[in-house]
Amino acid sequence: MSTTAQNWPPVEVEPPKPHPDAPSPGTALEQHFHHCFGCGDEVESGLRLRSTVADDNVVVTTFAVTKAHQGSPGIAHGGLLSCALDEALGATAGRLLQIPVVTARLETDFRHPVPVDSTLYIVSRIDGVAGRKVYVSGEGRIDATDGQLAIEGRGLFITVGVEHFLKHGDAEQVQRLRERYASWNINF
Ligand SMILES: CCCCC/C=C\C/C=C\C/C=C\C/C=C/CCCC(=O)SCCNC(=O)CCNC(=O)[C@H](O)C(C)(C)COP(=O)(O)OP(=O)(O)OC[C@H]1O[C@@H](n2cnc3c(N)ncnc32)[C@H](O)[C@@H]1OP(=O)(O)O
Repeated sequence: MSTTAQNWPPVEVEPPKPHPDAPSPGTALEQHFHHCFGCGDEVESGLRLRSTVADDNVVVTTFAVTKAHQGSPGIAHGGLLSCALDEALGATAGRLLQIPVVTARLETDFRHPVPVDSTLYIVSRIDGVAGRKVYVSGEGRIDATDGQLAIEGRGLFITVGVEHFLKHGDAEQVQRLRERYASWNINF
């Protein structure tokens, strides 16, 4: 356990209340955006992460590490591991609470190298909620959820409205996402 984790969450929080319409355990989460570098299937060089809801309000995200993800010979790049963590924690907050969130802060501890041709299993959970602030943490293990610990991380996600994406992003794509999210019952 890292020293920073001892102060986590850093503020007083309420326990998370998963949304009644949140996907149930065993559900494989759909990509939240087909052009997302983390999970999208339309990004040739994306990480193609896959997330599944597990028991006890936990989400398991897998990252199949290939040569395309190397930072040094045969070892995954740390920035991409952080990216995978960002996606995993964001999906956990967004889908268990069924709210649009963005990452405000992300912290990763790298505990063990992740080799090419392994699969990283990131197990994530919501640690607490304080108003718009959602605190999420996760740990990534090699080749199984009980494998060698490789990364640990924590993120602060902030609930935003659709206007955040309309103001800063591409309105046309946002509109298409709104249509998808309506069927997921996310207020977006
Ligand atoms: C197309 C995506 C659609 C997303 C839909 C989401 C969910 C839908 C369902 C499923 C989703 C599935 C997966 C989602 C996965 C996503 C993974 C990727 C996520 C990302 O990769 S997303 C891109 C990177 N991300 C950004 O692009 C954010 C840039 N940023 C900003 O846009 C603003 O910065 C913002 C909005 C964060 C806050 O701005 P703001 O004006 O609304 O609010 P404000 O500043 O007042 O902060 C409110 C309270 O948070 C505290 N606070 C803020 N920042 C802090 C920090 N860094 N450290 C400590 N505390 C902090 C303040 O201190 C205050 O605290 P207090 O209330 O106590 O005063």
